[in-house]
Amino acid sequence: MRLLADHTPAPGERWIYSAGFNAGPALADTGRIDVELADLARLSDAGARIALLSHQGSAKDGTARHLDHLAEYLTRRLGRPVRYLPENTTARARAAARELSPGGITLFGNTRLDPGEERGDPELARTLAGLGDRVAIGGFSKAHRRHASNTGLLDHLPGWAAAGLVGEARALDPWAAGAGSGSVDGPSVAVLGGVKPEKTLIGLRGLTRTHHLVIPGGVVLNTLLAVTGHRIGRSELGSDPEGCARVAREVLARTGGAGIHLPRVVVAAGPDGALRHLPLDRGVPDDHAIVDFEVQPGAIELLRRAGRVLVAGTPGRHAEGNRHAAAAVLAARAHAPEGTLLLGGDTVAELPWAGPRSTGGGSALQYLVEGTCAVFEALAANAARTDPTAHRPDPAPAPARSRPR
Ligand SMILES: Nc1ncnc2c1ncn2[C@@H]1O[C@H](COP(=O)(O)OP(=O)(O)O)[C@@H](O)[C@H]1O
Ligand SMILES: O=C(OP(=O)(O)O)[C@H](O)COP(=O)(O)O
Repeated sequence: MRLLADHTPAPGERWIYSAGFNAGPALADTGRIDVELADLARLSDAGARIALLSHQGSAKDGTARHLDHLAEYLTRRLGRPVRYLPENTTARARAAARELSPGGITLFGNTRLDPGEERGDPELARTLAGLGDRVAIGGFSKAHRRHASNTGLLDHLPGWAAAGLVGEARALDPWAAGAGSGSVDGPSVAVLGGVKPEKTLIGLRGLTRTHHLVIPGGVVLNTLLAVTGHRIGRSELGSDPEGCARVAREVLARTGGAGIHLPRVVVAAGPDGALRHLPLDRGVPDDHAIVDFEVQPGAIELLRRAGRVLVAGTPGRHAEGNRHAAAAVLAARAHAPEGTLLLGGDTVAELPWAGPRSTGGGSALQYLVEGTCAVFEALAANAARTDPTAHRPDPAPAPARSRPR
């Protein structure tokens, strides 16, 4: 694939920059934004004109919001104005992209306000492509998605991999199964949690093959308990309960449950929010939901001895104060922060951890398990198919140089 780092931008080039600023409105963790700043500054310094596109939230559950607060943050960090135009498919949006001044950056409307984004709608991709002549693909957190604003744009424009995208993948390489295993002592453990189906569909399926122990939490745990006949009350099963249950059954049939931690005691919240520590074998009452669990002493011991630990998804509803499992895992790793990698937006934002982290949750799991993601395949195909010299920039002078702060 073509790397943006190898490209010398010319003044006037019209870029679409596809980013993954999917961070909560409070910007509790800005890693997904900060990783794109150097490329944005480099393009802008060279006099390129940048139509910045990002996703946030989802049209499926109504969590997609406008991104004005991101424009403010980008303006501050880049030390130059970043305007927000809350649309991206209109004639006005295309005119605004055409009228960008050299070095100018406009953040266009959240791509996830349009349900076509997550469907990978080719018509939406074609319309978005009208915002520029070339596309820089950042946004590692959506690298596993075939959405209009990443792989979709690569169907229409010559594409380059942004440094953030490449850097995130390279940082994961040493964590892939078997990579550098000679230099890592001790067993490997993966903690899977959160709510997204990828934790089960990719994480549970893949990491039970490569890790000595998998500690399921969140929806992964609830699904495993449901398919093994435990009463789980109103526990969360996520957006793909059938798909996750099928994979959980497959994994249990293959492993017989060996190498998978099941707690003896779960923490369940009742209808009034009151928490109860319940022995698993007694089952969770119908009006309760599992929000956390107690990690078994044997697993704590393995975590202490492990050479590498992945944490993908919070094991419990951490933001609401359910921190037993997470606190036990992090305490067992306090002596080895460099051997403990946190993956994913909420995980990185919510867990108090200063060690290595990836901006990708599902994408990082896919990259670790399968060695690639949809955008890398699409970028490689795009490089083989498109001729970037066919797109001639409008001549325009370069602006004064400045650096990201
Ligand atoms: N048992 C549980 N029931 C419901 N939600 C949970 C449970 N455990 C964790 N969660 C929630 O999962 C969210 C993170 O899920 P996810 O998006 O999959 O993680 P990430 O963004 O790190 O990839 C957290 O905000 C947490 O509150
Ligand atoms: O937050 C994200 O991923 P993550 O929850 O797997 O860390 C990405 O922005 C991808 O979002 P999506 O899982 O709604 O496609």
